[in-house]
Parts: sequence; C-alpha cells; structure tokens
Amino acid sequence: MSIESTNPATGDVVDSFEETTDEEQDDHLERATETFEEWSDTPIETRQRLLARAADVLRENEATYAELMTEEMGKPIGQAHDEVEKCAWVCDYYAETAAEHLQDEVIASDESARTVVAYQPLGPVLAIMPWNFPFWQVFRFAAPTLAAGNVGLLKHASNVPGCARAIEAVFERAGFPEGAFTSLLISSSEIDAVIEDDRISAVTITGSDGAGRSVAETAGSQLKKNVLELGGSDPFVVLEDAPMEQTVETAVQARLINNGQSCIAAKRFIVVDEVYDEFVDRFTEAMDEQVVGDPMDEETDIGPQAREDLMADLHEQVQETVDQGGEIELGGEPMDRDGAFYPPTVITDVPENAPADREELFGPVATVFRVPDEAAAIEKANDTRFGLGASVWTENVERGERVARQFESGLAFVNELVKSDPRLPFGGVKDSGYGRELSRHGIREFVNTKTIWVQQDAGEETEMVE
Ligand SMILES: O=CCCC(=O)O
Repeated sequence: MSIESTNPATGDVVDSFEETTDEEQDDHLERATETFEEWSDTPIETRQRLLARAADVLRENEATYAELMTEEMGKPIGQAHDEVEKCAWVCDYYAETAAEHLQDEVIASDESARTVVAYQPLGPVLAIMPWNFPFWQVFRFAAPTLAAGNVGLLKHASNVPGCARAIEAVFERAGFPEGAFTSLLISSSEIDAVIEDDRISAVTITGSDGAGRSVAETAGSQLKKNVLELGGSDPFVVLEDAPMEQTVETAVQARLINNGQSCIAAKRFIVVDEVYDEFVDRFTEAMDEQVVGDPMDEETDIGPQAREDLMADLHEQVQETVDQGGEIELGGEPMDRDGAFYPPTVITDVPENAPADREELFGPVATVFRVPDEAAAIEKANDTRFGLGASVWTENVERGERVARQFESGLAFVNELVKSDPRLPFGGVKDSGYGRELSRHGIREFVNTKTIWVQQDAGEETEMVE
C-alpha cells in the first residue's frame, strides 16, 4: 500500500510513500528497544551535542523543509520558514538546558541518610502528531524526549508523510543512532496495537479531543503514561480600555495564523459592549484586507485549508451556525477557485450552543460575542469544554493579570498573542488535555521520577523513632 500526499492549493500529488509493513514495524520496535539500552546510557552531554547538531541540520536545510510543509499542507511559506527556525530553537534550548532540568535533586544529606530524586528515561515513546505544524509539533516532542534518554517513534498525520520522513532524516543526519527516532507510516487503525505493544513505554498525542480520548483509553488500559495535547476554542477578551489598534492587529493574526488551523488560535472574540461596534468594524475590515492565495507566494497571508474534507467540515459548522441565527459579517462560503480555499470569515450574533459557540472551528472563521462587562466576559470565556489558551486586552496590566488568573486555561496571556515558547510549559485543562510540553515541565513528563534513599549509617546502632 502507498500513501500519497496532495498539495491542497492545487490538488496535485506531491509524492507517494510505501506504508510501513507489519514486519518493518516489528523491526523498528525491536531496534527502538535495543537503541534505548545504549542511548539511555549515553552521557547527557553527548545527547545534548547531537540535539545542537539537529538544530544545525534544520537551519542548513530551512528552505527545503519549509517548501515541503507548504506543499503538503498549504501553510504560507513565510510561516513555514519560521516553523523550521522554531524547531531549531527548541533543539538548541534543550541542548543547553536538558542536563540542568534533569539533574538529581538532593532532598537531604546528613550522616545518617542521603535522599535524592533522580529523573530516568522510560523507554520508547510513541508520538501521534497532527499535520497543522508538521515539523514543530514533532520537534516539540522529540527534543526533550530524546534529550532525556528516551527514544521516539512517530505516527504522523497521513497527509504529511514527506514531512515525517524528512524529520527522521534530520536526526539521522545529525548523528543520532539508528532507532533513536523512527517514523512509522501506518494508518490510524494500527495505533492501538502499537500502544499495546510491550516495547512501547509511553505515548503522547497532539490532535482532536476525540482522538485523545481513544489514545488515553488504550494507554490507560495498559497503564502507560500519556500526555494529551488536544483542541482549543481560545477566548480573546477585549475590555473597554483595550489599546484598539494593537488589539485588532493581533486579533487578525491570532485568528488567521496557519490559515486558521492552530489549536491556540483565538477563536471566540468576546468584546464588552462599550467597544463592541468599534471592534467588529475594525476587525472585519482588517480580516477583509488579508491576501488569500498561493501559499508559496511570500505576499500571501492565507493559503488553502489542509484538505478538502476539512474545509467541507468547517463550512458545515458555519452553515449550521447561520441556520441557527448567526450573522455573517464577512466571508462564509468556500472560494470559487481550485484548491481548498476558505476566506477570512466573521460571524456575529452567534446563538448559544451553535457549532461556532460550542465546537472548535479549525479554519479562518472568527466569532464575535457581545458581553456587558468584564465579569460577563470572563464567564463567557470559561463557558467552553476546552481550556487551552486565552488572552485579555486592556491598558491596565494589573487588571489584565487579575482576569488572566481567572481563565480556565493552561495558558493565559495579557496584551499578547497566545504562543508556544520552548522556555514555558505548554498544555491545557478540561477537554484540551493534560500533561505539559516544553520547558522543564515537558522534559519531566517521560521520565521515572525516582526516589533514591541511601542509608549512610547501615550497621551502626540506631534508635527507633516511632
Ligand atoms: O496547534 C497547536 C500548537 C501551536 C503552537 O505551538 O504554536
């Protein structure tokens, strides 16, 4: 069987790859287990050095990797370049900090006993990754996981097989041992069997909450550690004292980044009554100014949706919302051209429980809600089953921080775009999942946090303490 990748801007086949056979999969799992024995014993400084080398390989081949991403899933080329650079950054970050994050913690040390917490790798970790940031999501997992002494296996989204292979090659070229990072070109129906395999120690998924539930169920039945990085319906709260020009500019960017296909894109714009009309007018105008077109063109702001079927799902959510009373201010229909192009869309008057209120809209569609005041804005922001990111816009930073602390989310930003950063923990609450990626929190997800107690005075007579 072969897997084809298709350019969503043109419908042309980009490339075709042979699926991993059962026999090859078994060999990869065996090799991963063997490599783990050697890799986990390799000094962390060596592992860090190879990660720094992976950053070099990424930078040396930035244009090739960026073009591959854009061809396979339609990301604007400028953003694809930024993504490669961000992958190099996360490799550099752990190349510099892994040892510090994982160094033993001495809890007590005296004549009678020494107690230490040590962080030891778990084994082969399976990563199930999505197509939206086809390099970044993988490196965000791989850099800390490999630095900690684990080995990684990747089941990437089926529309980005070229990216999956290219990432595997980055680690090979950087000098990682064979089996340290392997890409399995398998279908989703085979994931459960891999998670259940005794040679897999843990699993992480970035994807929809439905996929997360299924992975967690299988991993849970095997008592395997899992990290779930799932969807979001991030609120973007605009208070009456928001700096309007900067707020509108960032609102557009926050909604449209990656053609609107980001888990931390702002999806629900919640605006207090006093500035609602001004915000809707300025935001709609700015959304309308965005250039939709060929993602390979540097001038393009928004390329195609990653697949035709995903665009059809998005449009169904929009139509259902309109049928229930939502008002289209801009866009709202697939574009009349070849490729999976959906225009920037703004919907107001969204009724409670309409798809655009309750579900994640993974595309360039913004919903704007009118609320009377700050308290109602916070209530609306939290009135969702998701809890990934959130932001608030106000001239008063103390007020902003007070509001940010009340968001039910894993990430809360004041007067700034919600974004991931290697130095900061990334993850959600509620249906957005659990566990954290990045920073020292991320590198400690796939380790055995081991208590070591060394009794120093063994053999000496000790007084019993009740
Ligand atoms: O899709 C979610 C991840 C986006 C990011 O890390 O910037």
